[in-house]
Amino acid sequence: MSPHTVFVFPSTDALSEGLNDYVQKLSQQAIASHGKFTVAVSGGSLPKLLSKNLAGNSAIDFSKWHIFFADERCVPLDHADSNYLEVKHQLLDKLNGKIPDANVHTINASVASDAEKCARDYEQQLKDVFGSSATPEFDLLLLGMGPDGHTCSLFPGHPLLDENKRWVAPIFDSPKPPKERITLTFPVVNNAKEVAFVTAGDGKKDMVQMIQEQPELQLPCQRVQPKSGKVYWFIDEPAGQKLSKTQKYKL
Ligand SMILES: O=C1O[C@H](COP(=O)(O)O)[C@@H](O)[C@H](O)[C@H]1O
Repeated sequence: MSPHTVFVFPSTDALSEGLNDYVQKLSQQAIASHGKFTVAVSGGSLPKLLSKNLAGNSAIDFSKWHIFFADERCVPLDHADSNYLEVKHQLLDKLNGKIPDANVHTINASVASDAEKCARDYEQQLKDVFGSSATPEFDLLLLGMGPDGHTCSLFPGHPLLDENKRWVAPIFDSPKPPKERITLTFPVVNNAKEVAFVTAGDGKKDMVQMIQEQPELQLPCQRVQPKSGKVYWFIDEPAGQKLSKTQKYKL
């Protein structure tokens, strides 16, 4: 039914372990093939689930990582709403500088209050790492799923779902606060080599079921369809409890 592969774990601890193994494998493959690992991460609940095992993983060469943000709120980097701040607390601080500061691609704090300038600046940061001629091809996107089916800051019914030129776009009317944000757009999302959604808990069960079993809804998460076809869901049993027609895999 869904083109996405769904891994269901008995607990969030098991999910974090499975996710760690998956990220380790992709990171090693990318570094062996092109000398770096490019990854964009969401905010929300994802950083904590990601960092549990990853932060202590000595098999990964984090010095070769380039970490971007799949979306960011237009606030200062030390603001409680900043996705960067959450990733810093959950992961970067625990890695003790293993990812060089220059490879942590935050929004430019000097334009954080202006979503349009912030999006343009962030697109330039993508160009600096990936080049400007072709759409960036991330090795991995680690994405969250909001209870309304949004991912990145791409919300159901929003005109930004149809953005097909910009790589990074501003949003001024996010239905979830804060209103002003920037987000990767579908041209970039769907050009990634692999995408992993990470979501957990009873509060996500209805949306997980809708996304996997009602493709006609065309919710933002359902529109994540990279050319590679590699989209994986890492969920726990509470989030997957309403799935009835979906093949559930174990890792
Ligand atoms: O606002 C946002 O929400 C989504 C989902 O967050 P979650 O806490 O429900 O997992 C997140 O993926 C996105 O990065 C963030 O800006």
